[in-house]
Amino acid sequence: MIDIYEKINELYDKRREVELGGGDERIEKQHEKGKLTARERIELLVDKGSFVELSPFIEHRTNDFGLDEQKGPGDGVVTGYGKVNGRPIYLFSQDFTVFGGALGEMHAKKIANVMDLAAKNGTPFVGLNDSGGARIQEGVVSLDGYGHIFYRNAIYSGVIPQISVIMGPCAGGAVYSPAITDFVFMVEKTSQMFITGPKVIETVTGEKISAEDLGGAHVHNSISGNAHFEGASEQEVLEEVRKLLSYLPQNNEEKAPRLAADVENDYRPDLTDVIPFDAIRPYDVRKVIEQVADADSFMEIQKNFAKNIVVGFARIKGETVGLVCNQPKVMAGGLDINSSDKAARFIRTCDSFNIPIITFEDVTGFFPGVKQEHGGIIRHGAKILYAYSEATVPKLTVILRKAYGGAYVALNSKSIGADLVFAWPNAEIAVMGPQGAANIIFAKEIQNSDNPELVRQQKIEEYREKFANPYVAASRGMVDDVIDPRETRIKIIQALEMLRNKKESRPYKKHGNIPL
Ligand SMILES: CCC(=O)SCCNC(=O)CCNC(=O)[C@H](O)C(C)(C)COP(=O)(O)OP(=O)(O)OC[C@H]1O[C@@H](n2cnc3c(N)ncnc32)[C@H](O)[C@@H]1OP(=O)(O)O
Repeated sequence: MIDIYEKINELYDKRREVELGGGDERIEKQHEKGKLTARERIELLVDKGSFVELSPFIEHRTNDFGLDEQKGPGDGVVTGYGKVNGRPIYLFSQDFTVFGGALGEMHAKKIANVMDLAAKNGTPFVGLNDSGGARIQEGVVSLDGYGHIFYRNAIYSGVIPQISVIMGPCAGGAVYSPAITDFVFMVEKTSQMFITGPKVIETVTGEKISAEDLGGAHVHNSISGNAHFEGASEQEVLEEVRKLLSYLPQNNEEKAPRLAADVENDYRPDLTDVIPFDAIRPYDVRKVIEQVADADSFMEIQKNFAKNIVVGFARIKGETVGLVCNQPKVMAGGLDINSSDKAARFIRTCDSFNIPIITFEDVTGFFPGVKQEHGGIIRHGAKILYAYSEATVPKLTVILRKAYGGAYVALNSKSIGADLVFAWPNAEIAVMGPQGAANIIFAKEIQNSDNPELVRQQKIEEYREKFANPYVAASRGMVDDVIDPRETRIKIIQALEMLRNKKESRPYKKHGNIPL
């Protein structure tokens, strides 16, 4: 007679079969490529023993092109929930050993289901992507499946943090899900993203390129800006995902977790040595961040893309903050198309998830040039203005040195909603640098003088005296205080505390229309 124990044994047999995915041979092939399996990745991502699988017995229901004779355990994707640093997340992990992780109708349904659960429970969502794209045998239903995922990526954007990890191929329309998510991680040498692969490109345009050179981790982290992080191994990348989650709240109605505040002295005497007094000499703004943020707390985002601006999360007295900083060591810290996009996107990410934004400003202006103008710097630069203006989280600016022209306005000036603006005593806040200004407004005087060079220098000094300091702006309330650089961390800690319960609302609208 059949009893319950027999049924339980049958259940475990079935589970084992599902857990084997595409079988030992394909698992070996996956390992040979330097890739882990879907389940090995989950083990690395979540806290030990916390993963709970959902819908393991789902199978496809397609009979075309021989699929009726092929089983696909779990339909090529493992879904469920687990914990990271003790906090819940929902996830999917595509199983390349089953139909190359290709996405069919039921595969998509599993992913959409965990996305809905993540949104309903106000919980971050992480997708581990390793897939040949739309399952070719299933035709349009697989395309429809992508649509259901993209739709959820879009409507849950700004509600729960969404993270994509690319751990293998990600081709065709499939790339649009990661593109909508908040953060994209890639693994060097084993992950690629592209709309059309090398073969199609060669056929259509005649260009020859390898998959890695077309859409590898390095390309998307340094050239296209489609990815935010890259790592040398899957282990390293998944550890970084865990770290990133520690800076984020679970959803848009919560604040990020606060770590215990340290008791260190917040006075920073070394800050006077970090920035050259000579306004045209470069320096690395990360050195300012090192001094102001809690020790080793800075997690830079898009480190290798648009290096003229540095953005990332850090902690100040244990509180997560978003940092937006000009980088004078690259392009003199000027803003161009890519840095505008990078900054605006990050500002909106912080605002979505209640993370205060701190801006360290040392900017010569928007970058001049035909390429920039024709590339749409007006539209792209406007994104920064728009993003700061719409953000309602606490917003602080520290003017470290130069703040010129439109870039001064755009980088969280008081006029576009900064809660507090501090300036160091060496700050120069002006329409443009003294050289440029003197050459324009005193052009005739310089030209007509007996010693044009001497007069030019005198006029430059005159302009510098009058406007290239923080006190004119401070006298009109555009700068709240001129501060001792060594007290920068103290001033920021006090400001964050003062703004902790900040509430700001905006006029009702369906949504804004940010220039894209
Ligand atoms: C939303 C619109 C879209 O997604 S359009 C994009 C459609 N997809 C593509 O054009 C990619 C097709 N696949 C490939 O080019 C290669 O399989 C890639 C992904 C580069 C991986 O190559 P490689 O590592 O050598 O593996 P492989 O070719 O041996 O594939 C492993 C098994 O997976 C299968 N597979 C792969 N892709 C699909 C797919 N899209 N639909 C159905 N099955 C797919 C392969 O047939 C192969 O199966 P098997 O192990 O031989 O049984």
